[in-house]
Amino acid sequence: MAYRTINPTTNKLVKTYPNHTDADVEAALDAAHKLYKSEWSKGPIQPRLKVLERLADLIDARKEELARIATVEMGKLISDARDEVWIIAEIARYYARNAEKFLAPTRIDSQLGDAWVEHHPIGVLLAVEPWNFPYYQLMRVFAPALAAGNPVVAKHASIVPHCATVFEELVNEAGAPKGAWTNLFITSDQVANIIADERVQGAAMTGSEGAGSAIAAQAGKYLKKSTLEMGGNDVFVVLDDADIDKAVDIGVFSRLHISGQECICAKRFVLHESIAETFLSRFTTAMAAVKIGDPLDETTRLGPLSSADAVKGLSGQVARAIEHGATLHLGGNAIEGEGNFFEPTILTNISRSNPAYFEEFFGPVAQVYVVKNDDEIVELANDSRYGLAGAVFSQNIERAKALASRIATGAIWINTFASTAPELPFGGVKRSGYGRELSELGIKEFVNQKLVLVAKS
Ligand SMILES: NC(=O)C1=CN([C@@H]2O[C@H](COP(=O)(O)OP(=O)(O)OC[C@H]3O[C@@H](n4cnc5c(N)ncnc54)[C@H](OP(=O)(O)O)[C@@H]3O)[C@@H](O)[C@H]2O)C=CC1
Ligand SMILES: CCCCCC(=O)O
Repeated sequence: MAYRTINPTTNKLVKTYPNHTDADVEAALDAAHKLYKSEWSKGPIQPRLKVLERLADLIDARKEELARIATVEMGKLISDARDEVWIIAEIARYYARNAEKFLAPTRIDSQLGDAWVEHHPIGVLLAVEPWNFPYYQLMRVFAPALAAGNPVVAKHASIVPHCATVFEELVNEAGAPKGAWTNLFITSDQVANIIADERVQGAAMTGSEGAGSAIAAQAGKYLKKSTLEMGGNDVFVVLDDADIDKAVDIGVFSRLHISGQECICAKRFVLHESIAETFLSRFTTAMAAVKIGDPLDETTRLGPLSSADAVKGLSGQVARAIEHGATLHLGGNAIEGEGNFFEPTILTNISRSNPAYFEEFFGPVAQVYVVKNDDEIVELANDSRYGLAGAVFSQNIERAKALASRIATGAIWINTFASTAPELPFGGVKRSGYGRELSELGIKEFVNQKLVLVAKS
C-alpha cells in the first residue's frame, strides 16, 4: 500500500512517502522493547506525564498548521480539524493529570489478608489507525500508553501520511525517548509480523471489520490482547415528545459531520410515527440547503469524502439500496467535477430484506425508519450487527433513559449528538468491536492489573 497525500478536494497528488522496510520495523521494535525494559517504562510516572503536558502545549502552539494539514489530507472542514487538534491536546492533558490516580494501587478488602491491585505496563503495543480523525485516533492510543509505560509502534492509514509524520515529530519534540512512539509506513503483512513478534504484547485497532478481523485473528493466534473500534450504524431516535427543530439541527450536523465518515454519527433516523412527516420535511429541507465545497472555506458545511474510492463505494451502496426497494427521498449522487463530493442523501422505505438495512453508509447518507412505539424502537435499534453508539431525543428524560438502557450499544447520548471527550469511555459491542479507549477504562486495557496479597500473620 503506497502512502500518499492526495487532496480530496482536488484529487491532486501532493506527496508520496516511502514505505518502511523490514529493517526499519526491526529497529523500531528493538528501540521500543529496550525502552519498555528501561526505568522509563517501569519507574516513576511523573517524567512520562511531563512529556504529555509538553506535547499538549506544542499542539496548541501549532493548532492552525496541524488543522490545515488534516483538511488538505482527508478533507474534513477546517473548523472540524481545529476541533480535533483541540481535543488531542485535551486528551494529552487529561492523562497527564489523571493517570497517576488511575494507575495507583487499588486496595481490596479481603479475609485472606492485606490485598491490593497494582497496574504495570505490559510491553510494546501496535496501533493500527484510520484516516477520519487522523490525530485523535493516534492520541487515543498514545497518551494512555505513554502514561502507563507501554511503547507503541503505529501504522496509520495510507492516505494520511503527513498527519502521521507530524504527530511523531510532535511526540519527539515533547521529549519522548526513542521507542515511545514510532510511526511505520508498512503493509498489512508487516502488521501481521509485528503482532506475531514476541516483543509485542497488544494491538489497538480502529477501522473496518475486515481489518479488525484480520488483526484480531492474528492477535488471537499469538495470544496478544487487542481492542477494536470498528463500524457503527447508530440510531438517531426522535420520540413524539422531542423538540423537533433541535433534533433536525443536530441530526443534520451529526449525519454530515466529517462528511458522514464518522462511526458514531447519526446514520439510522428512527422517527415516532406521530412526528415522522414533520421531522422528515424539515430534515430534508435542511439537508438540501447545506453549502457543499472547499473544506478550507469557513462557510462550507459539507466537504469531500476522503477518497475517490470512498465516493465509488458509497455510490454503489446507494444504488443497491434503491434496486432493493428503498425510496430515494433526496440526493443520491456523486457530484460531478473536481474532488470527491457526494450529495446529502436520504433513503426511506428500507425493508429488512434490503441489504442497506444492515449496512453502514460511511458518507452523507441518512436512512429513515418510522416506528409506532418504544418497543419497536428498541427492536429496530438492536436489529443490527453493530452496536457502537446512538442518540435519543425526548423531553421525557426518564423515558429516554429507559430506552438508552435497552439499546445494545457502547454508548447512548440523550438530547445531543454522539461525540467524545477524554473522560468518557469509547467503544462498542457486536461487530463494532470490543474494549474501551479514553477515560479510566482506556488506560487499563493494556496494563497488568496485578494482585498482591500479604497473608494475615
Ligand atoms: N471506527 C472508526 O473510527 C472508523 C471506522 N472505519 C470503518 O472502516 C471502513 C473503511 O474505512 P477504511 O479507512 O478503509 O478502514 P480500514 O479498516 O481499511 O483502515 C483502517 C486501518 O487499518 C489498516 N488496514 C486495513 N486492512 C488491514 C489489514 N488486513 N491488516 C492490517 N491493517 C489493515 C488500514 O491501512 P491502509 O490505509 O494502508 O489500508 C488503516 O491503517 C469504513 O466504512 C468504516 O466502517 C473507517 C474509519 C474510522
Ligand atoms: C468524535 C470522534 C469519533 C472517532 C471515531 C469514529 O469515527 O466514530
